Amino acid sequence: MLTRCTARSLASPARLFSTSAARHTKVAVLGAGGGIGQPLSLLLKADPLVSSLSLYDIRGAPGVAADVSHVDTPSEVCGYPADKLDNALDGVEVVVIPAGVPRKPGMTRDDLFNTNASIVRDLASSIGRVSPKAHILVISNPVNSTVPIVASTLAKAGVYDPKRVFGVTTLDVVRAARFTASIAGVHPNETPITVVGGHSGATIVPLLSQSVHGKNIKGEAYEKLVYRIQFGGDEVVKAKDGAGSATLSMAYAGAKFTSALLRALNGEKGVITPTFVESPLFKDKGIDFFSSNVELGVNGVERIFPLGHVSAQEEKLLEACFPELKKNIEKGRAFVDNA
Ligand SMILES: NC(=O)C1=CN([C@@H]2O[C@H](COP(=O)(O)OP(=O)(O)OC[C@H]3O[C@@H](n4cnc5c(N)ncnc54)[C@H](O)[C@@H]3O)[C@@H](O)[C@H]2O)C=CC1
Ligand SMILES: O=C([O-])CC(=O)C(=O)O
Repeated sequence: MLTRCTARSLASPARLFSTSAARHTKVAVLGAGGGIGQPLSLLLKADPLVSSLSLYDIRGAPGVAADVSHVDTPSEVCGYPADKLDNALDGVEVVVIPAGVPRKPGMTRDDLFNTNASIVRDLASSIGRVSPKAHILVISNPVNSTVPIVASTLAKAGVYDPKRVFGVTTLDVVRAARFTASIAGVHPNETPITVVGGHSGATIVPLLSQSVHGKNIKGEAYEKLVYRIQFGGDEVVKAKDGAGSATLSMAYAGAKFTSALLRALNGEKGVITPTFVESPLFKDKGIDFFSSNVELGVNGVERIFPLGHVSAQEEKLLEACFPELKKNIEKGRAFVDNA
């Protein structure tokens, strides 16, 4: 069953927003019925740069769409059931993917690979066929592997553009700012922290030495802060006690990154944020994907910034990050390349 909004959702953004000069965008959420997907869809409904929201899930997306569509912002919302993925992807410019299973206590993100790898591969394959120019924002874990899976799947189909595939690591950045601010006793806006590497445990490397407030945190407090940023996800998994992992803070982070990309696609300059992309920074170590500060632009990735000065402690964190990240990336690539 398709909701009645389909025809209107295909109307051009210019027709929907004829009074505004801004370029508005059709965005799809794949996995919209889930713990992240629902609040993320709500937050995207409130984003003024979204003209149309396409909500897809193998379960429950039409209901979520009907609910979210009543929010009094101008964007159109359509919900699509399991057999209508191609319709959901038609004409989309940005696709956000929170589809897949979350962790339970005792699991690592890599333990999700067996289930989520094929989900993400199949979704990427459909995106490559239906909307090959779409920007793809991957939330599904393990991000260190699912992003290479998307890249390899698109490459196989001959439509991969590294400027348009992003792993969403924004929750690490959000946590780092929040935790650092609470120690420093300041507003989180005053403690932006660049978090680099990947998105799991030791591969998450916060560059606290580059932060005005972060650099003053030393000794045991520093060790504890780094650990909390690296393992913040486990804190939530443990507290939810079998009911999943971070959903609300992730929806916030996912909407924050999507909004940054939409602003950049809309021509705003100087939009810079960490994200996990194909990166030249550590290719000499065999690491093809890495999160560092990236300037977003009208074509997606505009410029990848080097790490800048890092402390001796951060050097050590990077040394611990590299082998695990390399393994995760290779596992993702092999899943597609050796199939
Ligand atoms: N990147 C990050 O920082 C974070 C990533 N995550 C990851 O996000 C993913 C989703 O987490 P939750 O929303 O909590 O899980 P959830 O189980 O609540 O929701 C997942 C949704 O995906 C749907 N789904 C499954 N297969 C699908 C397919 N083939 N096509 C479309 N939809 C499909 C399910 O029906 C479900 O509604 C997990 O892999 C989790 O580990 C979670 C938090 C942070
Ligand atoms: O911990 C998890 O499994 C979910 C996640 O990626 C996070 O919260 O950072």
